[in-house]
Amino acid sequence: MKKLKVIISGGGTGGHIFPALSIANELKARVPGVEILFVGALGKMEMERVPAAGYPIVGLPVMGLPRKASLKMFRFLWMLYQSMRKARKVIDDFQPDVAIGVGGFASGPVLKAAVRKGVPAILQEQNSYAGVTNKLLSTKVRKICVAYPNMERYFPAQKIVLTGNPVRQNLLLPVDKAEALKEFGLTPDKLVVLIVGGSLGARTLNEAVIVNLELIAQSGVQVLWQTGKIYYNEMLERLKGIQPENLKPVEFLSNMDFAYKVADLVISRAGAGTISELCLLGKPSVLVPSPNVAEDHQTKNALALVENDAAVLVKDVDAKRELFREAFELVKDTKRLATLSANSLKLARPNATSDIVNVILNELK
Ligand SMILES: CC(=O)N[C@H]1[C@@H](OP(=O)(O)OP(=O)(O)OC[C@H]2O[C@@H](n3ccc(=O)[nH]c3=O)[C@H](O)[C@@H]2O)O[C@H](CO)[C@@H](O)[C@@H]1O
Repeated sequence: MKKLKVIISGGGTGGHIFPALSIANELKARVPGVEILFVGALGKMEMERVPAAGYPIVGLPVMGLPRKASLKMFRFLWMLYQSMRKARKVIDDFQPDVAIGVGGFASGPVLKAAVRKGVPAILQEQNSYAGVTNKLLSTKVRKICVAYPNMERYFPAQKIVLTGNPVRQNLLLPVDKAEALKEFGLTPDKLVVLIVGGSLGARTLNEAVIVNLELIAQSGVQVLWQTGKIYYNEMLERLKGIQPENLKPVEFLSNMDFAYKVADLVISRAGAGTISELCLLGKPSVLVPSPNVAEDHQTKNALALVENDAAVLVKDVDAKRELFREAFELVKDTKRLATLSANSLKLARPNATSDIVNVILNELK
């Protein structure tokens, strides 16, 4: 029998890469011998993370659309032309049976090339809003798997399937809490607040930590703080000589299952992937949506929880002043934590990955 060949394209941040890997793993588990090729953007996070997860990846030379008209526009158009050519070559050489776009730089050229060759294409949109590339592609693809209702605002209604976002399967495996606490140098006798600024770290959350060191030191709570790779050294520098003992900075959490396990409360940006994880695990959270994303979509992501009493929202502008006061009060209120946890579990879509793979396989029948 002919082997199934699948191209998965996109990336840029963890928010696109991790769902892509979940889809790949589920396909591998369900379709013996499936051949999966990733296509990402050269220099972006996927070029490391995808091979580390055991899949081959081809990189396209792409850059984001410049926000203002400038000379950068010529460079952008040239790169786009180059990546369109390379995408067409990848499709010709690999001959996929289906192409899946998960959003991010490489998705556009690859899905466009696939559709031109008559390859069925499917999109997975993680957010409650659709970016330009996905809107343009939506008329050409067969199906669009989404995680939020009302996406007819952006996509043809008959193509939309509400599946939820794929979440890495390993997050659901049992974790030994004592081992996890030890891993981060935390003790079992104190509550833990976890701070995550999305896959890249968040400047606002980091600044909020720095201006609240005294409050943190006096809180009686342990704080596990993901700074993000690019901010890590700067943060260590600023902590020199004044780092409270109960504050544990880390660059990146490669074991989120451990981090979620130890956390009594999570302070986080409101990226779609993180939100899906918080719901799946029923983790109470204080969300600080990033104001630097298109159409303020993180606020919309966060409101999906807040409106169901499943999380608390603190605005980016208020973070330095309010975030830790609010979080330390909340983490000690076990009744409120239980309510937030129960309500977030109700919003989880634990079958998202297998539902998406069903959509993919159905298109091949
Ligand atoms: C600034 C920006 O453009 N953010 C977007 C990006 O977010 P971003 O890439 O931050 O993505 P998400 O919040 O969706 O997902 C982050 C993922 O990284 C993992 N993680 C995070 C930190 C860490 O130390 N270790 C780790 O493994 C989380 O568990 C999660 O699986 O894509 C999301 C999904 O399209 C969007 O909703 C966000 O608005």
